[in-house]
Amino acid sequence: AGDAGEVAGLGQFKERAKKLRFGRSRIHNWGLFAQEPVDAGDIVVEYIGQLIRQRVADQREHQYLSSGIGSSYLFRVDEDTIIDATKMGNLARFINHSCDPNCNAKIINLDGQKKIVIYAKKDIEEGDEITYDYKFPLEAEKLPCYCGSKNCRGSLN
Ligand SMILES: Nc1ncnc2c1ncn2[C@@H]1O[C@H](CN(CC[C@H](N)C(=O)O)CC2CN(Cc3cccs3)C2)[C@@H](O)[C@H]1O
Repeated sequence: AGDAGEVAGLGQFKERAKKLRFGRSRIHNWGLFAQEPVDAGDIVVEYIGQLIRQRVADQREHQYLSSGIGSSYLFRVDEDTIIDATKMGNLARFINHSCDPNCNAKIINLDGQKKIVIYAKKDIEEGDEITYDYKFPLEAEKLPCYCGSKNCRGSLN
């Protein structure tokens, strides 16, 4: 049923990805940290996972929620395409949200394949936590945001 989403981004950006490590985050649980400085505009990492359709994502989100995994390894690419990093992903799935992020997530189209690449929007120092704005759709049920930024919006959604 088209469930075997082909893996998005066979990491051809791997050689350009920066040295990263995951560790305890001041924002939430685990986070991703720069192990070397990153210049503004550089690619930090590609968000790798399975490319799936909305219908499959809905089924999986239901499964993950009922098995307590939580559904936020799902990353929306466009109105009908989601990247699911739950079963097959890379360190990018540990990136936390910030209302004053040092990166942004860009959806690029590489020979017909949609990919999500996390770029540095400002110079990043070694040891900084990598963050981007999740841009979650606004919902009634709010998820509190612990990014700690001066301009924190207070919630993720
Ligand atoms: N600024 C923020 N404020 C508050 N909460 C945040 C923020 N920014 C990320 N969040 C949480 O992080 C999830 C996004 N996660 C990023 C990595 C996460 N820190 C981790 O350790 O796994 C991935 C999802 C998959 N889930 C598995 C879980 C592990 C432990 C509890 S649930 C977490 C999000 O859905 C949120 O729940």
